[in-house]
Formats: sequence, C-alpha cells, structure tokens
Amino acid sequence: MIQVENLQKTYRTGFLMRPKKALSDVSFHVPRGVIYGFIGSNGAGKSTTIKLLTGLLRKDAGKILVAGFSPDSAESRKHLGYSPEQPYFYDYLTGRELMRFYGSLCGLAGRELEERITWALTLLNANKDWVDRRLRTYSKGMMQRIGIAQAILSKPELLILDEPMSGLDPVGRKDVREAILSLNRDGVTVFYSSHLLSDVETISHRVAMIVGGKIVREGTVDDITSNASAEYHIHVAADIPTQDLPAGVSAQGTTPREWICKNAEARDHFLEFCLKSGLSIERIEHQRPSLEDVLTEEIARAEH
Ligand SMILES: Nc1ncnc2c1ncn2[C@@H]1O[C@H](COP(=O)(O)OP(=O)(O)OP(=O)(O)O)[C@@H](O)[C@H]1O
Repeated sequence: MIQVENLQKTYRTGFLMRPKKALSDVSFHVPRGVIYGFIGSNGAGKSTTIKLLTGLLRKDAGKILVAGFSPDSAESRKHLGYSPEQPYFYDYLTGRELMRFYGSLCGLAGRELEERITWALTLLNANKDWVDRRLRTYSKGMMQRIGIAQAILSKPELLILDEPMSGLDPVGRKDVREAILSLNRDGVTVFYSSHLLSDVETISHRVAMIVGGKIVREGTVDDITSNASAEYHIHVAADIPTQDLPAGVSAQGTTPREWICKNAEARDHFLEFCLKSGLSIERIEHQRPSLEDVLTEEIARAEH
C-alpha cells in the first residue's frame, strides 16, 4: 500500500539557507491491510516522512508510492485519509459543522452525509454533547478525536495518522486504539506515528523505527524485540548495598531486593556474587525486551 525507497529530505533554514538533513536513505514497505507503527526519537523524521507521504512536502530524492501513485497526485489522495499531529481547523465551527464541511468535500450529502458523520463520531466515541460546541472550546483530546473522525469520513483504504494518541487520556487512547483495530478489521491499512510505545506494541502488525533520519529496525514487534538483548530480574531475600554490586546490575526502582541484570553475563556474575555472599535467591525472571528498550538502545548507539 505504501512503498518508500531511498527517500531523502533536507530542509534549508535561516537567512543562509543552511541545510539540515531530516531523512537519509529511508526505505520501508507497508503491505495492504496492516496496522503499521512508525516510531522514533524526537526530531527523528517521523512527521517529515508523513508529510512526504501525504504530498505536503516534496522529496529531494528517492521513490514514494501511495496506493500505487505518487503522493502529489490526485489519485493517491482518493485513497487516503489523514490526520496531522496538531489538527487545526476553523474554530468558529462546531465539531459537527466541521464534519459536514469535510464530508461534503468528499461528495457526501443529505442523509448519507449525516449517517457517515454519526458513524465516524461513534467510532471515535465522540458522539457526545460537545460535538455541537464550537471547536475553540475543545480540549486537546476532543480536537484529536475530531481530527481522526474527519480523516475517516470518506472511508479511505489508507489512513495516515501523525501521533493519533497524543494528548489523550487513558480512555481516549483506548478509544483510538479500538477505532484503529475496528477500521483495520474492515480492511483499512493504517500507518501511524506514536511515542506511546506500549500502544504501538499492542496494535501494530509491523513497525519501523527511525533514529536520526535513518530506519534502524523494521519488522513485526517480535522480530524487533527478539534481536535485542534480554534483561534478567532477580529477586533476593535480603537487601544488598549498592556499592558491592557487579557491573551491569542495577536496582529496580527503590527496592533493594529486586535487581536488573542487563544481559546473561551480568546475570551470571550477580548469581555468583549472591552465592558467595550467602544471599538466597527468591526468583529469576527473564524479561522480554520491549520496543521502548530497543528504541532506547538504538538512540544510545546513534549518539555514540
Ligand atoms: N520546517 C522545517 N525546517 C527546518 N527543519 C525542520 C523543519 N521541520 C522539521 N525539521 C527538522 O527535521 C528533523 C526531523 O523533524 P520531524 O518533525 O520530522 O521529526 P519527528 O520525528 O516528527 O519529531 P517529533 O517526535 O519531535 O515530532 C528535525 O531535526 C527537525 O528539527
């Protein structure tokens, strides 16, 4: 559904038009029918990529195909629904009036338009009293829901969402996750960026991780996390003073009885240390690394 190959983008800023490389050689492929999470550090290039996919920015080099078409063609936009990171709308309208405006732009009218609006608002759990209030009175979370609701009005095959969960409370995040899953069950391909990695882990079929304008990992969550170094959590029966610990071992929070060993070598040293000190071990847990662990590792690697 989306093909990106060797994509490059440099911004030119300031009076001297100094170049600032945002993307260098980015490639990934989003198969039809998947939920695809796009994650990375601040300033990594997520919004730049999304703006290039939606035709809001022009690439310097590389290839982009969206539903088989160039992103600046009218054809690609026929297949696309898009919600930006900070949706901005004419704020004298109410949410419902805004939906009517965007619905009519997609060629909807009359009863079909009203039914489509009700469907979109209900999916986002936004069919509430506030939808008839002016947008200028909306909270960030309400605006986020309206932004996503307008993006699905045309029932697009492909939905591109820039940070759809940002600014939402836990209930709002759950509503958006469920809306994405429900749309996907109906065949919609969803490409979205997010900093909320636990949400990404829960709903994405595939993930691309971008750091410093380069894709550093791509695959299913299992592919990505199974190659990362696993941690071991060891619970001991008595407190241990931190100054005595072997390298690679740190305390879990403030509990001096649960210790994190960052790899198998640190685990072996810690177990040896416990045996020598006569400390009994209560439990050893092998922790599967999370996307957050992998991203933190990749950011640290890029910085060195
Ligand atoms: N209009 C612009 N002019 C100049 N530089 C820009 C512009 N937009 C983005 N950049 C730079 O390009 C890089 C990528 O920015 P981008 O907004 O794509 O990152 P991001 O991954 O979306 O970040 P965040 O998670 O913080 O939203 C950053 O270094 C940023 O400073």
